[in-house]
Amino acid sequence: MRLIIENTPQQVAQWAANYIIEQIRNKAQHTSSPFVLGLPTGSTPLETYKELIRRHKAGDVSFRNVITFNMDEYVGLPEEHPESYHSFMWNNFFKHIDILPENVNILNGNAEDLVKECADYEARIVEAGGIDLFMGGVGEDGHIAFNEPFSSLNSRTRVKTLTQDTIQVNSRFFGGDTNLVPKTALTVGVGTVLAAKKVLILATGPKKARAVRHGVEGSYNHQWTISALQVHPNGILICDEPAAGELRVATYRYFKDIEKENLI
Ligand SMILES: N[C@@H]1[C@@H](O)[C@H](O)[C@@H](COP(=O)(O)O)O[C@@H]1O
Repeated sequence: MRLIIENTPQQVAQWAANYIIEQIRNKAQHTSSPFVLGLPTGSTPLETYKELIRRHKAGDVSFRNVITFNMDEYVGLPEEHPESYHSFMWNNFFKHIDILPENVNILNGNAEDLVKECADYEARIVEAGGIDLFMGGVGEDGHIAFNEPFSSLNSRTRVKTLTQDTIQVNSRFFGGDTNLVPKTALTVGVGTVLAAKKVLILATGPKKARAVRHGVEGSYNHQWTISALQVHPNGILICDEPAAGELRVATYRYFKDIEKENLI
């Protein structure tokens, strides 16, 4: 695993946006097949989306040949609800870039048959040629997508019951009222994320320090699903200084040193 430690969330966003743009460009040099990009919601990736929008407007990147798959969506929240992940993605990213609407894939948390919706989503990923790069965030309890603690590290897209901790943390988007937060979600599995050719997880702020510590120094363990990144051949965790704050000094120095020359 690579661990990149930047000073600020803005630098994390710049690095992540650069990396994504490089990956899109590299693939375009070799093939006309679309680039398949996995995407998260949450406050952490917002800066990266802003940076990608800025770079798109500056003419540095086009998303016309990009297919996206989002990580997750609440069950039962209308798509047009301001806190649905559909709304989040369109408001914060898609409507500002040149992506084709038919190339956007987001799980339908209102599907009549949720099990079928999840199976179809996995099939659509395969049909698209697999995910080239999955970007993700991490929850305070170490979850990636909505793979709560003790999710199978081989899990695939499915319905997941949210933990009380996650409901509490996410209630900030629902006026602080935990009763308004959906209790279940559809989410890609840990196995779905690991099946991507490359994985990039972003973590910023002191509240993520424990998850980063477990992800980097802890054992490969279903309690901290972020630790699954350890077995991915192309896994990158990028964080800011506060999120690196619980790492051992030796670990911190090791990654700072080894990444010194690595610009991308
Ligand atoms: N399902 C999402 C995750 O994909 C996200 O990584 C996490 C952290 O969000 P934030 O970046 O707002 O801390 O929140 C939610 O639980």
